[in-house]
Amino acid sequence: MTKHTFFITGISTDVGKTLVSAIITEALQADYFKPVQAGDIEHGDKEHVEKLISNAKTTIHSNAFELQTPMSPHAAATIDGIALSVNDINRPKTNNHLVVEGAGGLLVPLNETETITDLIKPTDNVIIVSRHYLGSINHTLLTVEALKQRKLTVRGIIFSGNEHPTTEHIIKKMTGLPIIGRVDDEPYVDSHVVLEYAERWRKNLQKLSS
Ligand SMILES: Nc1ncnc2c1ncn2[C@@H]1O[C@H](COP(=O)(O)OP(=O)(O)OP(=O)(O)O)[C@@H](O)[C@H]1O
Ligand SMILES: C[C@H](N)[C@H](N)CCCCCC(=O)O
Ligand SMILES: [Mg+2]
Repeated sequence: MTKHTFFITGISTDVGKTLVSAIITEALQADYFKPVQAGDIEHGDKEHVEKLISNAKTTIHSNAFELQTPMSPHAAATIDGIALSVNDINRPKTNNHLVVEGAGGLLVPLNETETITDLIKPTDNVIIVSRHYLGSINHTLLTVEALKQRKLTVRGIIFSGNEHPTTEHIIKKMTGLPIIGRVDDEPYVDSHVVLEYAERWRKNLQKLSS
């Protein structure tokens, strides 16, 4: 049986979910699963995570859906003539912790009625990646509201980008959520960089999985 599942969502696409997923996967020597990969299917998020981790315990699971076009999954699936549905996405079986990475932000459509939120289970520990850009405070607070409204379990926020004290302060204050860590804007990202962050965050993350 899976130990703990961490669902990594973000305030939008391209905010650093894959990098954060790699760091958490490495910190907990967890398994990794990306249910829906839209575009870049040869060099997708799972291939990226595989390159960034260095422990031997992690299993990188196959994507449930691989879509050819880097667009919203509902549109990418239509282009491919594929019926994409939450019902057809099964979590991989593992005895390890599992890191699940969404696609884009929370309300990204999978089809005409379902969104990424429908992939999140009540038992999942949701972690929000909040990238620093003008507009990110609003996007972060909206993300937290949407999760709370659905009574999902938000365990914390990870900031992505160089330190931004006023933004970080107000998000912490208004959400009351723990800040698990922050990834600086790194000039390059490789397995050594990921391992350094994994070591820095391990204690915080282990508290969530004990
Ligand atoms: N802290 C950072 N330092 C340097 N580069 C970063 C950082 N965070 C993200 N990036 C880069 O920004 C790009 C987008 O990040 P990433 O792929 O992690 O986004 P994502 O949120 O996973 O998007 P998607 O919705 O497609 O899954 C990547 O090229 C990644 O390497
Ligand atoms: C293709 C991209 N990298 C992500 N996988 C999907 C992002 C969808 C965003 C849709 C939207 O919010 O407008
Ligand atoms: Mg990603």
